[in-house]
Amino acid sequence: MDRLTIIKVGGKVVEDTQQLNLLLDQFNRFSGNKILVHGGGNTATEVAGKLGIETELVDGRRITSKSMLDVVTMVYGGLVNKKIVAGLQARGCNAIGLTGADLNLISAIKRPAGEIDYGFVGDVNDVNSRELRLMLNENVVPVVAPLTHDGKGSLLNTNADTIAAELAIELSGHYSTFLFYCFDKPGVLLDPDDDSKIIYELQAEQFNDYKQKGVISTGMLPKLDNGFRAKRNGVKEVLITNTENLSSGRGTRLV
Ligand SMILES: Nc1ncnc2c1ncn2[C@@H]1O[C@H](COP(=O)(O)OP(=O)(O)O)[C@@H](O)[C@H]1O
Ligand SMILES: CC(=O)N[C@@H](CCC(=O)OP(=O)(O)O)C(=O)O
Repeated sequence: MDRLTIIKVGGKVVEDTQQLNLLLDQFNRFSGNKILVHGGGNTATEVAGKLGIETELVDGRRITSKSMLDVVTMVYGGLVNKKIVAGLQARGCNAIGLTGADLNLISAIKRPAGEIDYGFVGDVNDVNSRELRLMLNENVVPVVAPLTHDGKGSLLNTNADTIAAELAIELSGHYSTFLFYCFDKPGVLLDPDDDSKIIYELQAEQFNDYKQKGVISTGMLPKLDNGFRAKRNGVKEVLITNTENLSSGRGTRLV
């Protein structure tokens, strides 16, 4: 099987010009089949704030009202996605920016309101890998925004960590798939305020233990929930790291 590299880059990296340039340089150096999935949560929060729309996150997932859905559509599908595509084109990488609605790439079901009503948040229903494979075969590099659609005309907001895992799981039937979560810290840390305390290998049982103790929290929860699900479902390797260590493979490996 050919190798496929999927890199998910978080909001804090894409919002910092220097970090973004470094990331795009690194990403451009990966040879072979590759896909970039991006977040942009902080920019969405900032833009929403300017429009007087309050942000509420539960375990790293955004409660998405109709007006917040409009904001994330503009920010993720527009500003962030196109900035990345232009940056890759400038490096000679033939990128195409996509949401889940484009080419019916990722359809989702609006999460039913339970204890928490997340609003216009989508749980992935289906990934259309055929179109992705056609693009990869033509050396086109998909850049995927964290937006899905319900097939009835509505976009839905889906966590970018989830999008990356869903693409990786679906494509692992066709490629030997490596999934990298690239964020602002060098890995999963024993103390989120101390970058030297990297957990180099993490097992699912340890994750549950750290979660209960509060060592792992907030935005790290969707990353690890999704990372372990990918690992259980055919993805060859899942690494959590930062831009500086992307090419060296240093960081937290899920085992
Ligand atoms: N044990 C941990 N190790 C590293 N980061 C952690 C940990 N627990 C919580 N975090 C927090 O999770 C954040 C990453 O989540 P998030 O900001 O959603 O990432 P992304 O930029 O990929 O969207 C880190 O910046 C950190 O504040
Ligand atoms: C449902 C949900 O939580 N969606 C995320 C999508 C963006 C994202 O995941 O961005 P980061 O990777 O920068 O956190 C949100 O709106 O924050």
